[in-house]
Amino acid sequence: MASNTKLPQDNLTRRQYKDDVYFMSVALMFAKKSPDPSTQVGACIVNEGGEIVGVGFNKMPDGCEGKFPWKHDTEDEDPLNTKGMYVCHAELNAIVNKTSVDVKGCTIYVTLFPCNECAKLIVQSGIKNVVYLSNKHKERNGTKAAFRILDEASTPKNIICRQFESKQDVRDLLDSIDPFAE
Ligand SMILES: Nc1ccn([C@H]2C[C@H](O)[C@@H](COP(=O)(O)O)O2)c(=O)n1
Repeated sequence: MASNTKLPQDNLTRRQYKDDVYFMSVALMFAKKSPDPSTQVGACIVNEGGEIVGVGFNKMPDGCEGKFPWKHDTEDEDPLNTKGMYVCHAELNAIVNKTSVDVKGCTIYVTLFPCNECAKLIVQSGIKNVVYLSNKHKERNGTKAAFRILDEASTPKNIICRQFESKQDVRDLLDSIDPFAE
């Protein structure tokens, strides 16, 4: 990826670092709402003022819950019998669910590296920063295409895409939450 798109973790200010931990934790919490039996993804969009303006998780289209299969494309040779044809990705839902006029200049925190379709949405919506946790599908063509889209768009649109590297801080933050505290 072009050098101006890779922001090394140690280049973050302390405020940015704490925000990363907090907002990736929010994305992880929303991933827990996903009904996908194999991969739960969450996304959290934050504006330049540090306010959350969109959240989402991967799910079937509204009103279609239980109507389409959660089978993976390796489980059925007919694509129409697999989830890929129907599921709404977390990033799509976070953008659609936006509470602001637009998401231009925002940062999207997503628990899994975007696919090519989500990369298109991210670029076209004006999101400037992509912070992702896992890249477990990096060998897929959709992920490779997403990487190319974000890389090619990065220079003219100043998009920065970086991996979140503070997993232990997320665990510490979530462990520090005591629902029984008065
Ligand atoms: N950036 C992404 C990538 C994938 N998803 C969703 C789409 C599916 O529900 C699931 C991937 O399923 P798998 O192939 O791992 O069984 O994750 C998303 O929301 N955002």
